[in-house]
This record gives sequence, structure tokens and C-alpha cells, in this order.
Amino acid sequence: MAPITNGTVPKSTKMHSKVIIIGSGPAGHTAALYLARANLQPVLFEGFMANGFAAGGQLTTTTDVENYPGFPDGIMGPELMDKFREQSVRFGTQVITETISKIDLSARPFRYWREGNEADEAETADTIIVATGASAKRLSLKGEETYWQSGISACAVCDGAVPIFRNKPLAVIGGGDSAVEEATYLTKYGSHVYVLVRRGELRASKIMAKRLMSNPKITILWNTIAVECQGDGELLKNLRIKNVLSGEERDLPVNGLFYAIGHEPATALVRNQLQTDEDGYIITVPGTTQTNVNGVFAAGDVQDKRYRQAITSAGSGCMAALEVERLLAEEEADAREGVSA
Ligand SMILES: Cc1cc2nc3c(=O)[nH]c(=O)nc-3n(C[C@H](O)[C@H](O)[C@H](O)COP(=O)(O)OP(=O)(O)OC[C@H]3O[C@@H](n4cnc5c(N)ncnc54)[C@H](O)[C@@H]3O)c2cc1C
Repeated sequence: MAPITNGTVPKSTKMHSKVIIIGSGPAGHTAALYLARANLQPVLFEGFMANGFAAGGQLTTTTDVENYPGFPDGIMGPELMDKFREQSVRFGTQVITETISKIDLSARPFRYWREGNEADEAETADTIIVATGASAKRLSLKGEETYWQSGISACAVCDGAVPIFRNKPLAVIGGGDSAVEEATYLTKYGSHVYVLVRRGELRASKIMAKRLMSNPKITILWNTIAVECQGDGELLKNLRIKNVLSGEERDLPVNGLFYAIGHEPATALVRNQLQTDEDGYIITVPGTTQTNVNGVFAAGDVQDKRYRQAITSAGSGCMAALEVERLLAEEEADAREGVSA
């Protein structure tokens, strides 16, 4: 399929932009909306199945989004992202359906290349917002694909409240702090929550582990892994689980399975150029979206391993846009003063 753009810049003309946004989830589009309204003519690269996601990001893979403010009846994920896109475009964002595959942040203007054009002359930008998102790690269990989003999820806060999980037995896989948080959260909805821990101990902090073990609605299944997801073809009904010490397999009838085994931030593009933490998330100056490179900002899940919500991503996209705007204004003022001095 030919790349789609809503702009008029032909690929052969090497662009220079005041600001480009890489990524098209809630963070990228919110940044674009603010920048476009500030007349900064943002260019947003929405990706072409970048990082395994369609343009629009993670919400294109889900159905009802019930916790995005402004939609009291909920809204389907893909429809919400279409609206984000429409609003960006309405104010003049140039959206380009291509993936950025190479970037050079060593000097300003920054240089970048679109996928398939890495050998060409680079395009340039004064500032960049990295909003490439993240993806939940999965286990590729037998049956997982069939019941993904039909009983299997990687976000208790997003999906825990849906009717298929209400008063039903649920399972969480993972042994870290996020598994404890997810399991505890799910006790509000499920009849009981089983936590499958591969080892004989939790990785979670002591206080979190204590909280988990003292909750009467939670049972920890130590040294246990899931081997197969089973159901009626439409919804998950059962997990085949295995004790890794004895090798014994048995059924665990559950209607929900939540992965809490971490996320993979989409930071391969900026590896060794931006400072990242031990899990690969971009590190930003606390309370801002500023990275360790002046002029490069990061917004959304790519820099947030704690909240990982559409609204928090959108919020940080807004912050990034305002920070870009401020930086460019300051630099323009400095340049003017430099000229008149
Ligand atoms: C199944 C599911 C259900 C969810 N449900 C909810 C919910 O109900 N409520 C809620 O608040 N949150 C929910 N979330 C979480 C929410 O989707 C994320 O927090 C949010 O989408 C993160 O937004 P983002 O802007 O950081 O990036 P993402 O949504 O991750 O999007 C990033 C985009 O950038 C593109 N991209 C990546 N690299 C490049 C590149 N090099 N060049 C160009 N483009 C690139 C990707 O293709 C992707 O489209 C859900 C997540 C999932 C997976």
C-alpha cells in the first residue's frame, strides 16, 4: 500500500520542520493538536505497523474504552483514535503514514530517515517528540491468540470492570509489584484471584508481597506456570496450569487472565542516543517531558512505566507540546537579541 499523507510535501523534497512527532497514540496526537494550534506546523509520523501496531496505537487493538473522560457511554478504541487524528488534522498537523527507522540526535537540527529511505539524504527537525508507545509482554501460550481481549488482558485498570469478569474467578501471571497491584485491583470485581508465580518467591517489594499474601480473596500458586488457555471459542473459561517442580498439570477454571509480566517500550529507535532506564523506558526530567538531549522530548507510555493510560499519555503529550513551544520561543528570542546586540 502506498504511504498516505494528508499533506502536500512530496517524499523527494527533504523536509525541515520546527517539530516532528514520532508516534500516533494519545500522546502523539495530543502533542500535535497543541502544536498545530500554536501555528508550529507539526509533522506527525503515525507509523506503518510500527512496533506491531496500526496507526493510532494500542487503543486500536481494543474494544470499549470506558475511562476516557468526555465519553460517558464509552467509545470503541479505534473510533477514539480516529477522533484524535481528525482533531490533529483539523488544526493543520501534517500526518504521514510512515515509520521513522533511523534518527541522529547528536546535533541540531536533528536528522531522521523514513523506513526504506535510510540511504537517502536525511530530513531535519529543530525539535522532536518521541511518542512511540509500548507493548505489553505476552507469553504466546496455546490458545492465547483466540482469547486475547476475550478473557485475556494485560491491563486490569483498563479491563477489570467489564461484565465478563464480574464475580468470576480470575488469574494474574507475574510476581513483581505490578502483579500485586493488578491482583489487588481485580479483587474489587472478581470472586477470587489466583496469582501464578513461576518461582517459589515474589519479586515484589516486601510491603507489596505482604499485602498480597494477607488478602483473603487472593491465592498464590507458587512454582506455577500457565500452559494453555481454553474456552468455548468465544470466551476464556479455563487455564491449564503446571507445577514446574512436580511437572503436574491441572485445570484452573477462570474467566479472566491478566498478564503482569511487564511492557516493552518502543525505544529501539533512540537506543544509545537517549538516556533510558534498566527496562528501556526513556528517562525524562521529573515533572517534564525533557529528555537528556536538549530539544528532544518524550511523551506517553514510552516514558511511563507506572500509569500507562490513554489519559496520562494524552496529558504528557500536552506537556511535551508546551515545552517545545517554550523552547522554540526562547531560542527565537535569544536569536533576536543576539542579532540586535
Ligand atoms: C488492549 C489494550 C486496551 C487498553 N485499554 C485502555 C483503556 O481502556 N483505557 C486507557 O486509558 N488505556 C488503555 N490502554 C492503554 C493505552 O492504550 C496506552 O496507555 C496508550 O495508548 C499509550 O499511548 P501512547 O501515545 O504512549 O502510544 P501508543 O498507543 O503505544 O501508540 C504509539 C504509536 O506510535 C507508533 N510508532 C511506534 N514507533 C514508531 C516509529 N518509529 N515511527 C512512527 N510511528 C511509530 C506505533 O505504531 C503506535 O501506533 C489499553 C492498552 C491495550 C494494549
